[in-house]
Amino acid sequence: METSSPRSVHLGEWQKNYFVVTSSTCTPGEKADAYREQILRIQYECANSEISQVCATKLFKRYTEKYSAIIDSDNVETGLNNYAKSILALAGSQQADSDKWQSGLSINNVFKMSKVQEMMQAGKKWKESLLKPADASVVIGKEPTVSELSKLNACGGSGEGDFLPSSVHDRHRTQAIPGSSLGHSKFQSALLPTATNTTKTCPTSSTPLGESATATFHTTQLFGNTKKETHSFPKTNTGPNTSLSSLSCFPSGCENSRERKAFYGSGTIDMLPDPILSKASSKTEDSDQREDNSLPTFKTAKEQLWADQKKKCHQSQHVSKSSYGGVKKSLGAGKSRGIFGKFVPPVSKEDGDEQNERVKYKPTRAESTETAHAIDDRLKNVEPRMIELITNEIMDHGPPVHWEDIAGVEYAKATIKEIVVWPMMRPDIFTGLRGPPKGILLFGPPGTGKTLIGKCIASQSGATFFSISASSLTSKWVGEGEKMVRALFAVARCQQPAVIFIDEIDSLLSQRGDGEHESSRRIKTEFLVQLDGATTSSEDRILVVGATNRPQEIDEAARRRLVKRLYIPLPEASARKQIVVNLMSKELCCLRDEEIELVVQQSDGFSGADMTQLCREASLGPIRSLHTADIATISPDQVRPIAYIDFENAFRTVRPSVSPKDLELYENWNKTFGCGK
Ligand SMILES: Nc1ncnc2c1ncn2[C@@H]1O[C@H](COP(=O)(O)OP(=O)(O)OP(=O)(O)O)[C@@H](O)[C@H]1O
Ligand SMILES: [Mg+2]
Repeated sequence: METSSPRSVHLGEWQKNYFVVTSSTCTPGEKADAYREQILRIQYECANSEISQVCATKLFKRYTEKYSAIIDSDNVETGLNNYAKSILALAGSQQADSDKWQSGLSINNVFKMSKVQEMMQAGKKWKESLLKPADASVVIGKEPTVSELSKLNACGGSGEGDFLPSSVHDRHRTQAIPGSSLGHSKFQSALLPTATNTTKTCPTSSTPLGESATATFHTTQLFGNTKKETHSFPKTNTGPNTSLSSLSCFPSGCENSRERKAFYGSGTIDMLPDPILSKASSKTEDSDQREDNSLPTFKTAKEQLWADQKKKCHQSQHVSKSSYGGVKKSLGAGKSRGIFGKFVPPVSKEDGDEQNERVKYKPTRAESTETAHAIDDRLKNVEPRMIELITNEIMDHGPPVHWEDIAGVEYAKATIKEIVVWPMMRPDIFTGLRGPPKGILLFGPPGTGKTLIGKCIASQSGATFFSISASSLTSKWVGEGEKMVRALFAVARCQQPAVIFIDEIDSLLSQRGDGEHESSRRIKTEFLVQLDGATTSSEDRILVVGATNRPQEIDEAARRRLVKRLYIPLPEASARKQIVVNLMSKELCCLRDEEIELVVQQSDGFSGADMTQLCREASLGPIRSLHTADIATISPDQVRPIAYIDFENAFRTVRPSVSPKDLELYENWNKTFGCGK
């Protein structure tokens, strides 16, 4: 018996597909199927590292264009009209479709559509409680096949309101037909069984008026009682465009080729449906048994891969919501890019008010394309896993911080604005000698706002922001820290302008000693090499910002590269006052001005963090003054305001965390190496 390696099987499939797409006897539908298969295969092979990312990107682009050309063509001979016809034939003959069509239109091959995703979510939720129908083509809670979607879309798409009588329209809505504008929850509620037999009429498109065809959908009640619904859809000639939009694999709104290409390029395509689910849904014909989902199901490697990828996509989407300013700056233009998404310069987003508020440098279109091509090369030696790690764990997350949130440190703030913000805004002015320094060191006692400044740079600079704690490089990715450093700089280079913020940089760049561990020595060396590259290259717009409260431990080679060393001292009286006023303005407080002054005087030597702790402690005063029994019943507005007495009490427990001796060390180091006035 002949056996073949997986690679030769793939090759065979490529060849077969190539024959299909070049053959003159193939229908456009078959060609489109073949292109789509190729696209999926590219994605799969790249995910399996069988082909390089560069190669995958090229192939992907090529096949996407070819696929789009078929979808877009108005020509009956070469365009998608055949698709429409076949879909209608499908609708007419229910299950009498060809094998080709079934494979081409299986949910496996659907690119991400929001409605499909919604259906899948709903399907997932209900899957476990479903009975498999004997001869159902659409099962409640089961994921519909694409042919079903298309049928349904054809009658329930964006144009449904145009030709449905309102009663039918409403009833139709309650069936949560995909493609309608219903949300997920509505869909779910529609899944609840009813005892009625309804016959629904819905127009299909691209057929002459007056003709009618009937598409039958059988639905199954959740707990055993089978319900059968027949939807009879009178056809309406809505023209080829309608059919295209309703039948295409793209989200509504992506009607033209440019939008479709943008859709592909956006990385949305990476979020393919789960073949495991689609497999489950394809089994519906032969069993009446309830699926026992409590048993572990066998998954092939491919299925597992899809499942993992899908999970990751969801995770990164979730992360994006919490990123600074509500904008996720990821490797792929603000959304989970996946391995196929194009790289997009970090500040090129065109919309979003919040984003517009941020100072940003917008590369030209030519620059973008240039970057996209250059990126592939620069990342070709970087493991995709590392890129993903960097995207998920190192890129910025967290609420936005504004300059006003940082009390005091006016000199440091002004310098940072000059070094970071303006050059990002006007790279054309900050050239030559005016070119910004590429390395900054923020040093000072603990709790003075160094990390806060880093977060502020993240949200205000408009650059792609990578934030990493040096200790995580040495401990979290044991043995991989060195690779991680290299990958971090490579990704940053692709995402220029970029800021790499390294908190606790002393633990990464401490002076080399005899007892030093080999791996941390290698990380440090790699970091210095990368830092050197980033700081000496005039083209790279990467700024490295390090923060430390132990500046004296930093290796002199690293110190030299971090040219702008800014002292972040303990807050002065005015800054301490600002912190108290800021924090108290958010609480119910009855401090008079002179009392605030007293608090400020008494807190001499406190760091910003100490001040915050003092305010926290004081804010608990009103609660502590309550009787224990009252705490369970008292309403929030009955709690008295924070008063000066609470601060007096707080001073008894909160003490300055920085000793005068330590302070002297910082002052001395600042005098020797600092760049402040
Ligand atoms: N200048 C400041 N203005 C307002 N709040 C401050 C300031 N400095 C510190 N804080 C408060 O103290 C908290 C801790 O500050 P941050 O983590 O930035 O200190 P740090 O300098 O990075 O300390 P470490 O050296 O220990 O890492 C902040 O979250 C903030 O609440
Ligand atoms: Mg810190």
